[in-house]
Amino acid sequence: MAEIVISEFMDEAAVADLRASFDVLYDKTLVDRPEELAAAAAGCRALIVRNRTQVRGALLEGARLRVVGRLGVGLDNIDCKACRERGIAVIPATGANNTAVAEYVLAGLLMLARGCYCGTFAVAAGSWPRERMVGGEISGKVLGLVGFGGIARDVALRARACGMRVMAYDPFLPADAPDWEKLGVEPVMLETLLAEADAVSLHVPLTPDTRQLFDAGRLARMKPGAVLINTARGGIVEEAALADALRSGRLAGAMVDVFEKEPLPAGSPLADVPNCLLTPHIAGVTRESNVRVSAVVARKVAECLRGAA
Ligand SMILES: O=C(O)C(=O)COP(=O)(O)O
Repeated sequence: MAEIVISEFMDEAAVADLRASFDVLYDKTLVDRPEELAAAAAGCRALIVRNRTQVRGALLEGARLRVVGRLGVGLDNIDCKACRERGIAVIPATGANNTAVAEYVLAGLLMLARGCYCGTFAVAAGSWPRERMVGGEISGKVLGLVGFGGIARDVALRARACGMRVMAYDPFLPADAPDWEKLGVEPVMLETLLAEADAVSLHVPLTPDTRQLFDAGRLARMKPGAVLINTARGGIVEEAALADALRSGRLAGAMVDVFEKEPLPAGSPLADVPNCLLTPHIAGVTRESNVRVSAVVARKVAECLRGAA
């Protein structure tokens, strides 16, 4: 029986490293077969997952797990309280996908401002819509970051380099913390951010406090013509209200990587909103970040198993 079960995709080199010392079951389709996954997990000592595997309930009951390795940073798919109670360590890949998300957000800011990057079909079809494709610049505009952890700081660095003014709301970070000044970011209340930001990017985990943080009311208090980028978690934004705000033109655009339900169910209100760019929960995953995330989780899970042996 495998000591380590990996239920979603992981960099092959990191899997090979683990195989050199442990009996590993690596099947990236296991996430879609919960009963088989539960059976495999029941006998293993380490489980390695991405965001889709639900580590809770039956999967934890009866398991003799020592450690859950998380190939990412969001922990909303893991019952961390149950893990704590059972003495199971939870190891996220903190910091290892920051660059991937920060570059995605920067691209989103530029694409939403400029629009013309989506002109390929029109131009290939022979039209020449120059006036319609006159967009805006991000230089001189205000970026509002909701949450000011590691990823948001990497976004701020890039946005500042592009000439943006950056403000952030983070109730957990004191206003005299050195990073505000170091990165040239203004600490603000959420209402100030909503009123002043031309672009808002979300960088908070999904918790009971952040669920539906961007509901119809808060979306309505965003600056008219602002854009929203969500690489955090779908449950933070009320999707139907976002679709309404985009259709009415109250918000100028959105780029959404994460959804309340993934994959996007048929009939989602966001499915056919013209000024809304959709991507499949990929902001944090590049070839490079996958290597980093996988290596750090493999190393820490191995250390944990050796320590517990
Ligand atoms: O780091 C995170 O929380 C992410 O959502 C990244 O995606 P992943 O689950 O690692 O494929």
